[in-house]
Amino acid sequence: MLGPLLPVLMPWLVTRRWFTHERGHLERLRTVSLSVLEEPGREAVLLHALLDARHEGSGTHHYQLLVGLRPRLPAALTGARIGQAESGRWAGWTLYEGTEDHELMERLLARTEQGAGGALQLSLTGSEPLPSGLSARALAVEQSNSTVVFGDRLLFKLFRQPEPGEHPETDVLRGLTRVNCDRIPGLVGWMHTEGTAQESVVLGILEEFLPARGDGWDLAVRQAADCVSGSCRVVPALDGFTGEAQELGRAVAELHTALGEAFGRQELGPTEIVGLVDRMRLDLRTALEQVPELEPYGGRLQALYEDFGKLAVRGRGRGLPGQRIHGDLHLGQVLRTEDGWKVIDFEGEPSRPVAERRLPQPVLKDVAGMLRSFDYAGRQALATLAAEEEASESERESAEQTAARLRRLRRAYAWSVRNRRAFTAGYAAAGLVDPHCHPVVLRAFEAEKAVYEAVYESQHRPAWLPIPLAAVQRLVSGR
Ligand SMILES: Nc1ncnc2c1ncn2[C@@H]1O[C@H](COP(=O)(O)OP(=O)(O)O)[C@@H](O)[C@H]1O
Ligand SMILES: O=P(O)(O)O[C@H]1O[C@H](CO)[C@@H](O[C@H]2O[C@H](CO)[C@@H](O)[C@H](O)[C@H]2O)[C@H](O)[C@H]1O
Repeated sequence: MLGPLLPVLMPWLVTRRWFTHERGHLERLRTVSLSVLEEPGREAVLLHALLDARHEGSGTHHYQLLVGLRPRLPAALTGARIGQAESGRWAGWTLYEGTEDHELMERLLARTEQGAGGALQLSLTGSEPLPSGLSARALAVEQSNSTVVFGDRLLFKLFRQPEPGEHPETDVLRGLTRVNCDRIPGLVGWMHTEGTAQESVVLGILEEFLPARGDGWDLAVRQAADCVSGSCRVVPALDGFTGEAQELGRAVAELHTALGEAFGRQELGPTEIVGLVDRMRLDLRTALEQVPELEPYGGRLQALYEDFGKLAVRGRGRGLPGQRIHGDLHLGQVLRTEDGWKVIDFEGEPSRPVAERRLPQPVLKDVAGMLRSFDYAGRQALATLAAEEEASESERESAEQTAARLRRLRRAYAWSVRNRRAFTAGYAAAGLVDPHCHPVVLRAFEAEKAVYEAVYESQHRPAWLPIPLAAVQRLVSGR
């Protein structure tokens, strides 16, 4: 049934943010499963599809699609258009991104809750029914998955590259709920295919929607921009965001304590440490092939990783503690609510195999992720201001303009440094590890994250590539 639609879906799929680009081009799409949700008397049809995408000469990826079909597309859905079916049962109908259609999403939630979703099932954590009559809206944010909010009460996140077996995010949220961690949204349920826990595929999670002042990224960039464009020559030691950054450090430390309680802690022995360093080296090798701009730093990056490995193996008597961590922590993964900072998105690094994401790791990996994010926020603030300036300035920069530009550069750097320090201090005050005491470990993980970011930016936002590259340069030169 999906066959005639695949040629329409293929060119659209490769332009999705959540599509993984391989070296070989996308050769073939294969339907793994298809569910059709339609209702008598209603024109719109929802197709749920699991597809295998085969790339010429390299890997296969699994994708989940929610495709809407209508004979005529209403104006409100024009932006969601995928294309027109040429043949088959829906010849002449328009295909579009199904998560954008509130009617279809409301229908999906209601049908699966009633057990009428066919192969699509919804398991709820509690015994209470879901609140009824909630209207759906898709979240228009750049992300690895797709999110639909129901009445500002519930949030449904659809995993775009689902795999069979328990999903790391349901697993983590359940564990954290068990130990009463209040730094996370409550897990309400999860949508999955039929079969045992090992066979079935978790398609998405339903969680509590957290009303927030904003996410850490937006708040930090806004505040950094205010600070960078401010008129003061000396940046005050305590200002706008540092209090928030310190609180954030505390929140992440509490999260780590709860993760340790829920999933246990263990000392990483030489075998695990060697395994960790080998993975870092392997990723670096792949990154060097994908991002030629990293090439001049390859040897020195490897040396940073090896320094960490040697130190960790030597110091095993004192122990390198490992535990379940967040795995992809950055300012966009934290929300500032009335009850303080909450942490979201426990999927781990989506590009890693699920089994690897479950391995115990040093908590400093998460700390390094957040430190990188403060660097990003300072630079993004600078870029925003520079773009505004460029739009209003003449071609040649005057001496005064040069001085102003350098002043902004210094301020942006100072903003990042101050907030990195505040975050680390907050973490040290509430955590089991004081990051100040582990500079070699922290530097290696920051470098690893910056390499990951360089690959990410080169694939998704090439204009941002200078941010991680500058960090790599700074880290390898010991600054
Ligand atoms: N529980 C929640 N409450 C409110 N907003 C949320 C919640 N979870 C996620 N969000 C919003 O959705 C966005 C994407 O969520 P996230 O889990 O990071 O998705 P992805 O895995 O695709 O990166 C976040 O940046 C945040 O703005
Ligand atoms: O989609 P995810 O949230 O799972 O994470 C991916 O995308 C992030 C960007 O949206 C990317 O984060 C990088 O950019 C952020 C600013 O946009 C910055 O705060 C982070 O520090 C930086 O790593 C993340 O790496 C990627 O996995």
